[in-house]
Amino acid sequence: MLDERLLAAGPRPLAVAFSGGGDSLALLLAAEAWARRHGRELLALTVDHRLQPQSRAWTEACAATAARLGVRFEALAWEGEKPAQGLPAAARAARHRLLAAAARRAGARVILIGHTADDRLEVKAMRQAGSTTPDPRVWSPSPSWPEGRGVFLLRPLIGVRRAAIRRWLSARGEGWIDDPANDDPRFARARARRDLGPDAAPIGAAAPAPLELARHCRAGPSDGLSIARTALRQASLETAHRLVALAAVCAGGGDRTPGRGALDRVLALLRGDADVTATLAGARIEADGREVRFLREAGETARGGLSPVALRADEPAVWDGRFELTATRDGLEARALAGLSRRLPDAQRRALAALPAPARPGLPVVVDASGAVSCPLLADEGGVIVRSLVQDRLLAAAGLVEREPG
Ligand SMILES: Nc1ncnc2c1ncn2[C@@H]1O[C@H](COP(=O)(O)OP(=O)(O)OP(=O)(O)O)[C@@H](O)[C@H]1O
Repeated sequence: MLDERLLAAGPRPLAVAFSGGGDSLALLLAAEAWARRHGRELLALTVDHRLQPQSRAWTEACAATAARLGVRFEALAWEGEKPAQGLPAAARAARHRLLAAAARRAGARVILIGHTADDRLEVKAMRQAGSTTPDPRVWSPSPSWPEGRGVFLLRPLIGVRRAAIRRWLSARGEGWIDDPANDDPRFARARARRDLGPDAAPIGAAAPAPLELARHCRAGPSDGLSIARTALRQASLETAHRLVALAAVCAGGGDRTPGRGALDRVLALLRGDADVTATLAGARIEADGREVRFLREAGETARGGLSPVALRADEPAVWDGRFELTATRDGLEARALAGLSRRLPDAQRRALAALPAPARPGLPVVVDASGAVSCPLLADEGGVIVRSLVQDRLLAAAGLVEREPG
């Protein structure tokens, strides 16, 4: 599986999410052997959730294991207040955020994760009982946005039962950490684990088919996505659903998938004949007879979207979940164009007029300390490099990036 998904050579390190438990220890051992064969560097990442008194000692044990294997190691910590409700989901989100940010800092594009066939069976049981815990897939984009942009998760052990992994480790004389939370019946996960028999049949096919229709989505002239309306009408309902949901989330820049009801309503309109203007997941969706366009809904400012972001020299920053901006000097701030277009230089105002009117207010501008406004999409001046993240995000979410990016 590592051969299939990873580049055999290259300067980027491979990250391994290493909790010190048996699954991720087996993963680290296997990855280390593979990386050594291919001359790839590994980076073991351990998250201390600061939820258990022993967690510091666990992190130290992880550091010692990495040192024994000659693997670079970084400890990460989930600091700050912990929620009283929904702790497992909050811990998962924090863990993915920390892992993705650390992987990116190191230049890694893939994080290996130690989920097993047992995890899939447990999640299946939990989902049948109403949980929204995501089903771990063999390969998926990092769920953390924007920290995980361009980062993928690979779960090489997803087809292997936990008992087999433990036997393999014991035969090698390896020991591992057992987190008592795994057996704590207050957590749905622990109950699912307890109820899972050793003979439960593993679940097949860990990956949904890639959403090929997303290849037909074009990036707009400055932002957003568009697709031929006939393509949406001719696709199966399931495919059209997936496409509209993903395109709306990517064009909207957020990380919440739209609710089923709202999605059904918009999709019914899009598959009909009349022109459409609708809002979904922070995106404005417009359709005429020919085309469906997904743009950022600039009216979302009222709900805290499109907030200003301070830029620091040479540190890429993401604004509104859609654009990565890299400034060459300090003291600049990225904001929405809405309300500022009159302050653009004349040449930029003229260039702006060529863009679709509904797209304009949600575009980024950069404001300097003197109050001067410039849109980096319209001019190279202003000392800011800008890159839209929307289309790459869609392709990754659609399952169309199937290997480690170069
Ligand atoms: N504290 C941690 N530090 C680093 N990696 C971790 C940590 N906890 C879990 N992981 C990674 O996630 C994998 C799955 O761990 P575990 O089963 O404990 O999490 P989970 O609760 O099933 O995760 P999820 O909620 O994402 O399904 C581990 O094998 C490891 O690769």
